[in-house]
Amino acid sequence: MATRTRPSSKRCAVIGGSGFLGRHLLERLVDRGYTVNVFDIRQAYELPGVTFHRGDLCDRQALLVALKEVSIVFHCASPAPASDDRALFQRVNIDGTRTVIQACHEAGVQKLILTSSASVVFEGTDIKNGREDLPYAKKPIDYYTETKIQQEKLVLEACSKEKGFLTVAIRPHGIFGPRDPQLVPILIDAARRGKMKFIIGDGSNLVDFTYVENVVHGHILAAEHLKADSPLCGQAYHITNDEPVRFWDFMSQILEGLGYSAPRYHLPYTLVYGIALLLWLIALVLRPLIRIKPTFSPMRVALAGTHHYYSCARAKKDMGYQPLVPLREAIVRTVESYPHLRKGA
Ligand SMILES: NC(=O)C1=CN([C@@H]2O[C@H](COP(=O)(O)OP(=O)(O)OC[C@H]3O[C@@H](n4cnc5c(N)ncnc54)[C@H](OP(=O)(O)O)[C@@H]3O)[C@@H](O)[C@H]2O)C=CC1
Ligand SMILES: CC(C)=CCC[C@@H](C)[C@H]1CC[C@H]2C3=C(CC[C@]12C)[C@@]1(C)CCC(=O)C[C@@H]1CC3
Repeated sequence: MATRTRPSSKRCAVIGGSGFLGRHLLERLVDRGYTVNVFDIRQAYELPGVTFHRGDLCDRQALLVALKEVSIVFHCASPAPASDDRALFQRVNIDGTRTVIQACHEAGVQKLILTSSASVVFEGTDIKNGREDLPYAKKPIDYYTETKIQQEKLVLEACSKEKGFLTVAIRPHGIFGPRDPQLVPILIDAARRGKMKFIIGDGSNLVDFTYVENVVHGHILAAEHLKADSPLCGQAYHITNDEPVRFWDFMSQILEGLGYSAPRYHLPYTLVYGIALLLWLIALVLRPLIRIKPTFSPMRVALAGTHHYYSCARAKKDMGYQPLVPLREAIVRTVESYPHLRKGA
């Protein structure tokens, strides 16, 4: 077992720090004077003031080295939702999170901030201004969400004022911004393949998209407000841009900003969902022979065709959260950060 040394309150670790959110988070932490250890399965870059530890978060011994003298741990590692690999999600998000909690105890970490997801309450049907007291999804839309639910429960249940180990979960929704490998690249790939001509449903469904810097702000506020006498202990908090937007208007603004046409023709939601379900079943049956990944998974169709936006009232009340970057400005910054995805580039 590692020897416990007194952790410094300005020394933290970011598990998943090579990823999209993790890297933005640690850049902001460094600006704010924190000393940061990164723990990730891959090292994507080098940064002054940051120490990298490469390893799998399921490996407790490797984690213990990165958590030495650390007082705050941000856990924002997960396999990508698109991987759709049940065993991997179970191993990393559930078993791995247990290992993270155990390693935090052994290393004397005082605070654990988990990046959860607002999707833990989403079952593929409308959610309007959802609060944190909505029940967890009984039928989660995919394995990723199923394991994010278990992960959040594990972290919140581990909160113990008696043991001096405090936990909180941040539930962002639809994170976007510079260097995001998912939202804009998936969208532009679909446009380049001529698949962005149609709007699923009547196009009026409202969704939260959250600029990455606002998500980072929510995490840091949570870490700094998490104290034994604060209401944050063992709680989950929605962090969004607090400006629900029509899903298809948001997509159109990104597309047009990068020189592509916005979708114009409407298709009935139930028809597209039915086709997506059929394709998914065919892919499942053929899996032993060939691996097909349809662009239109039932999960993606549900995300594109239903209302799903969440209230941030709890985060505003308990930690004074307000988004720092409004949606319009966030879209401009994001579009400018992808010159290589511009039409004709
Ligand atoms: N992006 C979004 O819209 C949303 C994200 N979230 C949550 O936010 C968090 C961060 O997401 P995001 O930044 O987009 O994801 P990324 O995939 O960009 O970052 C996750 C990082 O964790 C690493 N990782 C994966 N498995 C392990 C492991 N076993 N041990 C150590 N490191 C590992 C990944 O490496 P590799 O790339 O090699 O797998 C990657 O570097 C996740 O928990 C996600 O569930 C919640 C809501 C919305
Ligand atoms: C709000 C939220 C949770 C967003 C998360 C990001 C992704 C799930 C979306 C990013 C690009 C989106 C997209 C589609 C579905 C949802 C995304 C993958 C489509 C596949 C929906 C059907 C289409 O017509 C094409 C879309 C491409 C972009």
